[in-house]
Amino acid sequence: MQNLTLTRPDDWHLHLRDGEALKAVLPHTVRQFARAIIMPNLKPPVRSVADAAAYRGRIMAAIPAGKQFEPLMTLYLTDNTSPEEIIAAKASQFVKAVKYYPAGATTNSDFGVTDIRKCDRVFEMMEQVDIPLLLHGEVTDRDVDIFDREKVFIEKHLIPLKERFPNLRVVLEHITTADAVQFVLATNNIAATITPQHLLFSRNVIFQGGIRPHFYCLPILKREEHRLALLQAATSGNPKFFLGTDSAPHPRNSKESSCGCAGCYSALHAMELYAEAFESANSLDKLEAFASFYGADFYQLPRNSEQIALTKTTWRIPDEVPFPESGLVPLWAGQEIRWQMV
Ligand SMILES: NC(=O)N[C@@H](CC(=O)O)C(=O)O
Ligand SMILES: [Zn+2]
Ligand SMILES: [Zn+2]
Repeated sequence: MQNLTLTRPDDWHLHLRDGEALKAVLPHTVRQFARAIIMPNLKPPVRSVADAAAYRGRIMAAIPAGKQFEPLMTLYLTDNTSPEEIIAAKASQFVKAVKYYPAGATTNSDFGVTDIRKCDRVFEMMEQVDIPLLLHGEVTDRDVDIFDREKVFIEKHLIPLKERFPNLRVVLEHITTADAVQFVLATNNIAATITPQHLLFSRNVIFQGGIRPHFYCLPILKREEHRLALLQAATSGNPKFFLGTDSAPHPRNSKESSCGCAGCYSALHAMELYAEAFESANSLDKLEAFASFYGADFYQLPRNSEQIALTKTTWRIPDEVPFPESGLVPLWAGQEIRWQMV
């Protein structure tokens, strides 16, 4: 196969940041995707419908002239989010989901929830008005091994949450383990996003010949057996698994540091990376539904009607793209890959 034509995809998990950073990265997403679920972990986070409206306005203003893109906004859940804010979110039309970060789990999560049960009144309202809950599904206990934090989150928090709110629609974001795949398959009203890095790499890549901070993201890459389980899930044609890049730009100097930030930048070449992963599993025929159908169906939005095309041409991922402070290193910088956006 030399050419691949797909319905224009959407990115169901994306960090755009703000200000000059937003202006630097948004064109990369817009080139490929029609819509994206925009993560609310700004400093300070997007906590109210008013915050989301203002942030949405800044994103719209940064869309390159003549291009179409729809940012789908989310609210950042805190210990103080009120059920009334959920009603307002549903009524807004542009807020599509609410995002849960355990306090301290990841980049800009200091405002996150300290105990998930504190939010039960909010979850009850979310279940009632039917607005999805998006989870950064990791525990933050320092005594839990970093490679087990997703599995322990599922056992300790997610299973009880689904028992309390069986009709709450949940997306377990950026899943990284066979345990998460199993749980999603076995449970009603839950779906999962999968990133390109978790389909392409196991944790070995972080330590190949030295420490490689541009492969460090959260949840951290896992063993090869987990990567294979994710690749199997993504290419299975099951609508519970869909595309979410978790593209998370950080300037080079805050990644290449004695305490480097978590996050991989994939918005530059997301579809090309996913094509590489799907081709490795002989499943390019499954890419369109994963990238363009199942997420829209889960969010109860129409599928896109335009198309994009990829062509089989080897090209080299650039070492860096422009970004405020110190440039931005894309995921797998310097590597040759086989598919290119037309
Ligand atoms: N994935 C990451 O490693 N980082 C994300 C936060 C997140 O999605 O957890 C970021 O905002 O930088
Ligand atoms: Zn996360
Ligand atoms: Zn993320």
